[in-house]
Amino acid sequence: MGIKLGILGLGTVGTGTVQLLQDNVGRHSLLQLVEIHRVGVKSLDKPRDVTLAKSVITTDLESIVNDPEVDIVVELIGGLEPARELILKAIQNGKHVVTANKAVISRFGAEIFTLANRQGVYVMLEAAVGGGIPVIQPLKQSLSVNRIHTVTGIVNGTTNYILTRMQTEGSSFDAVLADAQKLGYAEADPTADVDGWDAADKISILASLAFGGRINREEVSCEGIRQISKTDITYANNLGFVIKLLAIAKKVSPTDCTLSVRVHPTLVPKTHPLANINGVYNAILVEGEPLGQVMFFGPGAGAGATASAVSSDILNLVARLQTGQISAPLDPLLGCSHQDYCQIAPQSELTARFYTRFLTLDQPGVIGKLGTSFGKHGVSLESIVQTGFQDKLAEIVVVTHDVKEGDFKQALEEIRTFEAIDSIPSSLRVL
Ligand SMILES: NC(=O)C1=CN([C@@H]2O[C@H](COP(=O)(O)OP(=O)(O)OC[C@H]3O[C@@H](n4cnc5c(N)ncnc54)[C@H](OP(=O)(O)O)[C@@H]3O)[C@@H](O)[C@H]2O)C=CC1
Ligand SMILES: N[C@@H](CC=O)C(=O)O
Ligand code: NA
Repeated sequence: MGIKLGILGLGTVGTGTVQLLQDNVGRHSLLQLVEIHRVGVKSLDKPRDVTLAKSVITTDLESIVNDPEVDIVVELIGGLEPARELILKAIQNGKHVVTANKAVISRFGAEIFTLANRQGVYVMLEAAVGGGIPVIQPLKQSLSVNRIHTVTGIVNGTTNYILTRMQTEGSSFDAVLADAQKLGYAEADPTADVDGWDAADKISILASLAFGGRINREEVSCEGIRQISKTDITYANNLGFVIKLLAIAKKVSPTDCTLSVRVHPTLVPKTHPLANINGVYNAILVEGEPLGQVMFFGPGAGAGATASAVSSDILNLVARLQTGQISAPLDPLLGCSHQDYCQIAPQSELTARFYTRFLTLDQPGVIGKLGTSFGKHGVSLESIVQTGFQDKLAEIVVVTHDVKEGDFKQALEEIRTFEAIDSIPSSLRVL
């Protein structure tokens, strides 16, 4: 029995997936059952890196999700609409879905999985987080016997590639972003990468699986890497850190199920396991009881790596379809059946260490004033040093101990009003 796929999208990931499925020798033998029945694209005239019969390709994506012959719809067009609507129609029509679309799943997961559970179909999403790294299935299965307390990840390949090259080659942000786009790592609109939204989508999905509840994507706080300058990378390096865009989901306290879920550039100690994850590589560090720490590492974006994850989901479904193991109720280790929302703590209540760089007039007493203001707001400092001059302005770098974010922000607001303060070019958290 052949299993018929309707693939929506033939861009970076769609092309990689078709290539993998067409070149199936030496891979799992069940892949030989897969038939690429229909492929949906936007433009029929675009040159393609794969050969498919003309009759297979169409611009009518609705006809694919409505095609009674299609068993599995593989959504690889990205974006919110029409991806959401097509996924819902496919489910409504009783088709299983494989998607790489973290933007849709993190925002519309409740709607999608509620319908999928009602229709008795699976929605698989291994490619949506960490590209080729198997992390969704391990969280659903092997790790789910643990009480997880923290998930910390480098989950965006584009920004890790940019930060790595800025760090190692001193390259400019714009030039490296253009390279990441050429390599097929970046989203169609790279703002989603650079401003941290893509990482926020991914940590919402990981948090939901790790902590067993739905996550309201709107409550995930998110800062991107636009403000990161070569100056900060150099100072961080001198202080023993590298700068990484981290996505973090953690229990606020061991006794409370409230979570902190956020994305921000972070100074990571060079000795930390995540400090050496470079280029397009991603890593996800999961900490729980009784397991301790486990880290998943691998290529986080790109055609081949992501196709591997997409095809592993297809394989999982093919195995079940072929052995007749798909019928309601769904296997709880393969489906998603969370009902309740996790409580997310407000950012101001959380504690963190901060690195902050000030440009000030070169006057006596400035460091004293900064120290007094921080002290007044209960912000304890680990170090405060004048590091040099930029033009005629003195540059002062402060590193705090763990402080309440709200208190730290209030201190910064006060300091900003001081006459001697020219600007605060950067303020970053320290892991
Ligand atoms: N690139 C990567 O490394 C990774 C991407 N992902 C996710 O995979 C998904 C696909 O990404 P990627 O392959 O990079 O995207 P691309 O932009 O390279 O490809 C998108 C494909 O979808 C088609 N398409 C888009 N909109 C429509 C529409 N409205 N109607 C018909 N066809 C449409 C395009 O058609 P046409 O070719 O005719 O323009 C194109 O073939 C996204 O959700 C992304 O977040 C996940 C992990 C890694
Ligand atoms: N744009 C994303 C692609 C994979 O999800 C990234 O850079 O990580
Ligand atoms: Na993955």
